[in-house]
Amino acid sequence: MSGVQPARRVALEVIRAVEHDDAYANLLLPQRIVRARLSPQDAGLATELTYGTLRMSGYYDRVIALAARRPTSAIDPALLDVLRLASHQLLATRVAPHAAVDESVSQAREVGSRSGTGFVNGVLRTISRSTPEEWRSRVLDGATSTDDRLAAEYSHPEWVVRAFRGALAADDRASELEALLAADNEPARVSLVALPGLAVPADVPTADPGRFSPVAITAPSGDPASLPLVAEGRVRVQDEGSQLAALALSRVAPIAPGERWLDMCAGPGGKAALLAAEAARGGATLVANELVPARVGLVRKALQAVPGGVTVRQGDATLVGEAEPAAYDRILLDAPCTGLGALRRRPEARWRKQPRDVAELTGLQARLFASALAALAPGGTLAYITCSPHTAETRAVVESGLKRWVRDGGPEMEVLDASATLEAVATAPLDLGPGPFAQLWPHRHGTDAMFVSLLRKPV
Ligand SMILES: C[S@@+](CC[C@H](N)C(=O)[O-])C[C@H]1O[C@@H](n2cnc3c(N)ncnc32)[C@H](O)[C@@H]1O
Repeated sequence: MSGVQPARRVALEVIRAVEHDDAYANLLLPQRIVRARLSPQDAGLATELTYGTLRMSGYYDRVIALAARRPTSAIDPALLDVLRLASHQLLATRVAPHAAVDESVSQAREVGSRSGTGFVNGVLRTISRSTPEEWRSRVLDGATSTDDRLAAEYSHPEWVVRAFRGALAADDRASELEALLAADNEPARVSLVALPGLAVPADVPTADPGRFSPVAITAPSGDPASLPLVAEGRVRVQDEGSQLAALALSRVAPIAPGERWLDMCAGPGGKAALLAAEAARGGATLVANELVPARVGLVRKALQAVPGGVTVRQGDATLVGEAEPAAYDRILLDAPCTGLGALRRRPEARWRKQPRDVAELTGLQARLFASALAALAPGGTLAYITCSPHTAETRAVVESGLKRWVRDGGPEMEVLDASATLEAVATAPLDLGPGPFAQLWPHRHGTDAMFVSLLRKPV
């Protein structure tokens, strides 16, 4: 084995598994870090290299194609992974260029042929002869349209750029597209939630409160899993946007003892844990439903610290409305979605999603929405939320779903002001766009781009 630095070795392993075995970097990388026994410093470097390379690979591919004078589709995929990782080091880190080139050539030798080694060496020497700014100008000079330029500069697929433009316009924020795209390339802050009744933010020493959520803690440095309260399940890792979305439902009105709550799509259980803790404090009960059996297990685990009053079950939530009409006082529909609002935390996700996924998901979202309305008791409230800002998955589902509901004989629903509810829940002004729907944004709030709508059934 060559002397490739362990952090680079781990980064390349994970990048290859993501590219060729459909692995998820956020799940695989921590395992590989433990297996390689990386020091905390090397673990930080491996994370930066892996996430940075995967996020920016669209941009790096354009640089590599220019330097190699051929499209990346004509490059051996194993060598392309090495070139992407090396490009990240050369263009976006302070790693010494000779170290980046030499170690990358060693990595190319391990994964490819002898001729491949020479090719990698040549391409990387070409890249290292120009500054990052010079490469940026060359790449942007080659852009064919405004959207292609944004796609290149911020390393997003062009269809995602267009989807974000539409979502921002619908929230009166058309001028913020570049800020949003840039925010997706920044590492996400790790937030914790102190489950109400089980912990308070002050229980975690040396930690700061969150920015907006009253139950949030900004994670102290180090591995959150090593905190005893996290091990006990009383404090959990959770984005502040997800916390606010769950609290929008639990705090939209005082809880009447005996209320029945339903989390229709609960896996892996983050919001269910927060809802369950809120329900327990108000004397309500929660049913946490999930379709995928393996994820039902995760929901059970997430709820382990919460006292009784929670039922976890496996089932298809599109059937709930018919099976249990008018049964629940509060329903959370955290719909399966493209996840385009959480690209900061899932570095490869932007390249995996396709426009056809949107079409498939909106059909499912519409069926779940109709089922939720039917399962809602008179006077009950539904929170339809997504971790995507794509308007086809957010306001279009709600608006067309409400029309269909009334056309099919359902009573006119009251659309509550979700923005006002979130402002009332938050500890600092969120400065949300015009209601009634609320849209959180990575570049404004430092959260995932959660969409929240609240609908009340007449009594
Ligand atoms: C966005 S995730 C929910 C995240 C969860 N609320 C949390 O905070 O941890 C959507 C979930 O819906 C589940 N799902 C998909 N189709 C479903 C269906 N027909 N019925 C119930 N759950 C479904 C998926 O397996 C996935 O776990």
